[in-house]
Amino acid sequence: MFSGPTIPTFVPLPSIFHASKLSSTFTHTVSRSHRPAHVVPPTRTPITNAAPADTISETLPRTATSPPSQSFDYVIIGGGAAGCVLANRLSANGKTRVLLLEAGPPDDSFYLRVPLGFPYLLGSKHDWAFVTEPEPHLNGRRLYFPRGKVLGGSHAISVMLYHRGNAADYESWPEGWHAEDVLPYFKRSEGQRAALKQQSAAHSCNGPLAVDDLARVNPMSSAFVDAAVQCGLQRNDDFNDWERSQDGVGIFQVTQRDGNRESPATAYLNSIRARRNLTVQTGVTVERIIFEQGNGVPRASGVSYVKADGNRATVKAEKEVLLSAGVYASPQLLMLSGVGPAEHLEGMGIPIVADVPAVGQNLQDHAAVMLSYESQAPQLDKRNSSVYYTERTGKNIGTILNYIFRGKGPLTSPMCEAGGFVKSDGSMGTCDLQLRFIPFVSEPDPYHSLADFATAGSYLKNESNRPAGFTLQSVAARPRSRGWVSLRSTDVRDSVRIHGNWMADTQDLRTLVQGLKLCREIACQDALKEYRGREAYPGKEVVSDQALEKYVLNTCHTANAMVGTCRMGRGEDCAVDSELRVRGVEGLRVIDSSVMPTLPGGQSGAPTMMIAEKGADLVLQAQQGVSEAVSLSTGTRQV
Ligand SMILES: Cc1cc2nc3c(=O)[nH]c(=O)nc-3n(C[C@H](O)[C@H](O)[C@H](O)COP(=O)(O)OP(=O)(O)OC[C@H]3O[C@@H](n4cnc5c(N)ncnc54)[C@H](O)[C@@H]3O)c2cc1C
Repeated sequence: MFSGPTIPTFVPLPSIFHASKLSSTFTHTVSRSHRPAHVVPPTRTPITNAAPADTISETLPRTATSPPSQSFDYVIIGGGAAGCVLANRLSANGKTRVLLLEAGPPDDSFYLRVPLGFPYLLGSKHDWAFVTEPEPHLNGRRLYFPRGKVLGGSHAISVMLYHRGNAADYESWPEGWHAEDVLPYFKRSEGQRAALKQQSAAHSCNGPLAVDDLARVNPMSSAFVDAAVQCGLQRNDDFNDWERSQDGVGIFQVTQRDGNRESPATAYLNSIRARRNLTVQTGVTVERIIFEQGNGVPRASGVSYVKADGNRATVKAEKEVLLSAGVYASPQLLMLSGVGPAEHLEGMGIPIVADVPAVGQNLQDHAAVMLSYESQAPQLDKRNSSVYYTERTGKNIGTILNYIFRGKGPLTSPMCEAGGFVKSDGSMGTCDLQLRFIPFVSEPDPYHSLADFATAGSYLKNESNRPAGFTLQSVAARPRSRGWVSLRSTDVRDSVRIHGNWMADTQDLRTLVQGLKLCREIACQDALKEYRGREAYPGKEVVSDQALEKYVLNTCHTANAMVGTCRMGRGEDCAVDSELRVRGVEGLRVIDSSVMPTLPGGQSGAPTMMIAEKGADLVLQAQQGVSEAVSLSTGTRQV
């Protein structure tokens, strides 16, 4: 982070796409396995970038925690999608003292900028690389769940698709979070750069988050859209306009600025480096929220964290602690601090601060499954494959210069460029299926192979074996299965136990089977004929519902939209109220993707930033009066 220009630093050509740049392992523990050498960028007062958490010693000394050396008005835990938004909005008056604590390093890697660098981030030092417990409905498979460990969070390693879901998604959310309430916050965040969409009332060009059309569309992605239309689906050129149906297929918009990845850190932090009242500290792992006994109700008064040298420190929050550590670490930190299901905490020997049974429950994610075709001349015909550009043209000087100086060309591709939303059954009210088109042949479970790639360097690097072709991915866009997380130990470095519980609701399985059938129909249309050879996965012999179900259970993987583990709303099944305040305590809110009661149909990054935009207003309104809230229409502070 704070590495300066948006255009990435030039990297010696041969090393740009070299898999050996990755760290060597993929593990479910927090920091023990990633210990890359890390360069701490120059700092500017008052922003301090400590050495990375990755360097926390394996034998972390259990030093006594010193009394709080510093105090701030707000302490934000986690510099991800939500944390970056909060840091910006809460420090906007130049006076309120805000501290942002992030476990990962600054976002200064080239791979974080170049969109086609995405696969190189998986399994790298920027990925927590979580693994689930054996999944009971998936033949005991353990799934790999990537999550960002870097300033900008998971969105800094994302596929960059810009989705809001549709208006109906928010009707089941609590009062104050319905479509008409949240749309202004989506727009406050959005800096729309595509001329046509700038003219639409659904969009705004004033927000910090750059959203744009793709700088280049792969001809195969366009052919997919044509094929889907030939199959009877309608064309949709704006999935985020709630005045229209979400149904249909088209080219996705992305969070990019001039062909570079736009992350929450580049969008919300780069422009406010000069603010002296904001301190951003990377490489520090928060391990506890500290509570004081207030008027009979425990009050969050600060946090304890582990520094790179293994020593602990505490910091005081005069007004509130804001927990934005994401879908796994937010419930983990609540539980480690004594807020969670009493029985579970007692079992772990953790003193109970508040019995909140909902903490860790309600985990949701987009399950996905692949249908792949090799091209007719698999080894020769690599004209349009992303793999081709990554393997060959990605090392080509012309392509690299085109990207660096013009923000154009294949290196700007997020890999998944086109797709759509479909009802797998006409009787459904909203689309249960998201389609995605990927211009190369993917393995059935790419996340399994990407993890292999991270450890063995065997994926995109392997140019001789990977044939050209294309893949259609079906995603359960509004999944019904619910999982949960629980503590593995009382050490923050041990990730939570993740029970995805995928396919617990058989409707999700039906959706994905229908998705495979529809994808096959689309793939067989004339528009894709030029590119279509043999069906590589699941294979043309896999036809019956039973065989397709088996394929889904054996190969489904994440589409990276985990949410819900600190559900907001009323009642026992919610961890925070509709103002995002944690039940049973004071001075503590959760503001991130974990508060979503249900997963909007589409990716979860933009909804998370919307939540943080609104969350910032809730914080300011509660503590400083409405006049301090940021104007919805302009994004500027009213005084
Ligand atoms: C591979 C991948 C692809 C994705 N693709 C898309 C996409 O195309 N479009 C889209 O909209 N969304 C996408 N997403 C999802 C999106 O990025 C997330 O929904 C969003 O980032 C969630 O925001 P968050 O603030 O809740 O958590 P995060 O962004 O994950 O941020 C949490 C932060 O907290 C830090 N942290 C954790 N524990 C601690 C601790 N103890 N102390 C200090 N800091 C801590 C983490 O390092 C992290 O930086 C993708 C995600 C992934 C992983």
